[in-house]
Amino acid sequence: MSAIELESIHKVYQTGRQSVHALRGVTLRVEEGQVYGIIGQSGAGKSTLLRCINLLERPTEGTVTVAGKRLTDLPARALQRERARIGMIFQHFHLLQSATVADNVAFPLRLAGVARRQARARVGELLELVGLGGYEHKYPTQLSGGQKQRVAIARALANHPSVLLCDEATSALDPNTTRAILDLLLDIQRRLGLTIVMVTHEMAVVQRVCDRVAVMDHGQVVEEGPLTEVFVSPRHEVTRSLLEADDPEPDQVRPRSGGTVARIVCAGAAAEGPFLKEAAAHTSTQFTILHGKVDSVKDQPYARLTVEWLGEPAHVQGAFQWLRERGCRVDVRDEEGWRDAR
Ligand SMILES: Nc1ncnc2c1ncn2[C@@H]1O[C@H](COP(=O)(O)OP(=O)(O)OP(=O)(O)O)[C@@H](O)[C@H]1O
Repeated sequence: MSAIELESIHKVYQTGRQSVHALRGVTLRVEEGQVYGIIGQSGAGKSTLLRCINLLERPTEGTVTVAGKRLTDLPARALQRERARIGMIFQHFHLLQSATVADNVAFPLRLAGVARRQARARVGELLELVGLGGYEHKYPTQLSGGQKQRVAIARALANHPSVLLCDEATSALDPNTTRAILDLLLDIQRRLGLTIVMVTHEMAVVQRVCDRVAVMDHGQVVEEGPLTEVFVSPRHEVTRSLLEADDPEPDQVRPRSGGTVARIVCAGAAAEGPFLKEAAAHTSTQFTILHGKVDSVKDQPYARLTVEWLGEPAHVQGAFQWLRERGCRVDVRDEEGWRDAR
């Protein structure tokens, strides 16, 4: 049983005489314990899709099943009960400004009818979990953005959800705080066995934490797959441009010695060790790195490098072939842009 199953979801917003077809037949499965990313340009329908998972937005058509329960078929009371098992956090935290940290976290517990003393103990536990032990009596205005999001996370986890939905949860935070919040989410996910679905427009966020990713464009999922696959071999133009935007190539990246400019992308075992050097040594060629980065996708090494490759044309092709056989993607740049060089 998948944690979340969305089947042929359509959403049409009606505003006056105008209608916006925000989702156009989205079918998606998220497995239990996965961190699942939904990415896409602004207006692609990401937030709408996320809000359809807990029926904050009701789909115009299609079915939503969470933890085996078909939410779109449930009557209001039963739906409310199931919704309490789906936590959600937002870009701007949505905390009650006039309530203390403890009261903010206790809010969903009160709604669920949890006794006061039990709620107090649970709030203490949750604040410890998010690293805010001792902050019970502070007010949101006394907290930094990262601390506010920690309070929102504690509140979202209050009723032991099996699913946590994150809507641009780090978009209002600086890069260091973003990393800290993402690490906290990963830690919580591993400890509690949560399923997390996160919407973001930042590739760096997806890259750090997601296992799988769906790319949206104009209300449809245009690409879906394991993170490393999507990062190494993006199939759709939108995915390619999101990756490009995340790591723009400076204009001055030009061949300096008349060689072939190639982009080499790989992840996992293919990205370990001195693989460029080995490719060159095996083919009696040479290379210069013009631009790029070596880091990781989730826990896997990842490299995306623009190089200039030098040598006899047949030998250069041999080097690219050697890299492909190792599992790298190799694109060559000519006047028209990047193309698969095979
Ligand atoms: N409540 C609403 N009423 C009318 N139209 C809406 C509503 N919410 C979203 N839309 C429209 O639906 C489309 C998808 O919006 P959505 O917010 O889901 O996209 P998104 O990918 O999350 O974009 P962003 O990253 O900018 O938030 C857009 O055209 C948007 O204007």
